[in-house]
Amino acid sequence: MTSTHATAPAVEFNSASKTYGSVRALDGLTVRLYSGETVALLGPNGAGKSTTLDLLLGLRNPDPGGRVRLFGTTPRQAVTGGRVGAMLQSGGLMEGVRVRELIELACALHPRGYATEQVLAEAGITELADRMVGKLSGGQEQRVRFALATAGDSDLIVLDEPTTGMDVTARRSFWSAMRAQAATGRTVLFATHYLEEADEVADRVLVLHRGRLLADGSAAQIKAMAGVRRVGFTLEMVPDGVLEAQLRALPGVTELDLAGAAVRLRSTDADATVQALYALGLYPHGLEVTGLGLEEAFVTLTSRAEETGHLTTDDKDKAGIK
Ligand SMILES: Nc1ncnc2c1ncn2[C@@H]1O[C@H](COP(=O)(O)OP(=O)(O)OP(=O)(O)O)[C@@H](O)[C@H]1O
Repeated sequence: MTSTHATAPAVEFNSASKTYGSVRALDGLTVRLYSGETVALLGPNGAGKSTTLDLLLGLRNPDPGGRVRLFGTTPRQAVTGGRVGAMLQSGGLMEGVRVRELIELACALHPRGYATEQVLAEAGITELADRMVGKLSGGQEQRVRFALATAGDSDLIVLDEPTTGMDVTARRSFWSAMRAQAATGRTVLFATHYLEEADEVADRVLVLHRGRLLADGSAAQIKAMAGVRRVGFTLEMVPDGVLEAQLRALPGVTELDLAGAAVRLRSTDADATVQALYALGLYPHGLEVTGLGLEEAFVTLTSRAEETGHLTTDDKDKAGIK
């Protein structure tokens, strides 16, 4: 995906670090994003997501020795040239105006601004156009922020926790508006704590942990990196006494949940677990082996990194990541 692009990457971080006093918020981030990619930025609290976005938008500078470029220029040049639309968590909206007036202003200020009605419609907020900004609910405010980020023909859209405060319906319609933006070939980068959104929407997932890039791949690759599978089955004729200890001792088993004859476990080697089960003369019914969801994979990877300080080559091999 990355080697065939002739033009400058939409986003390029080169050994970018950011230190606040004794806190290293970002630690040598090197990554490139390309046109048309929809990229989710994940990480536990304090991992460096907002710092990454601040550097990307030129709101802060990286420490000496690191570099951030957007479309081959400085972030400031890209932002003032109208190539970037951003929706940040912080910063109040102008309160004493109507939504339409606020969007009109954003369209007028953008070097390649769209028509106000089009922006309202595409962000799905036409019905909010005559409302006072100061009277909007949290979720409605978020949708107005999105409209501001898409007020002009930007090549890169940056969204920090875009769906915080939105209900299920608003989130759904938000992502459908966002997908429409991505379908026009824009690069979309969003930070989120909702992993199911990353799984559904992003074609690339970056996992930050303590300011470092822990994983970079598709959601499927990140799940494979966790290397753990869920195994579920029921047992007939459960022998007395020793069963739980026997199940725990099966190769690969990391967690076990036994409810009567129903067994659920997690294994780092599901094939070996199941074979050993048969070898013990325990015959599973309704056997199901499934991969982890992105959320579980994320928790597994970040806690593993917490324990070891990094991921092993083996983790990356499992996912086919270089
Ligand atoms: N202006 C600042 N001054 C001092 N420390 C800061 C500053 N901004 C961020 N930090 C610290 O840098 C680290 C990374 O913070 P950052 O906000 O980038 O993380 P995050 O991944 O966005 O977290 P969250 O998910 O909680 O929003 C944290 O330890 C944070 O306390």
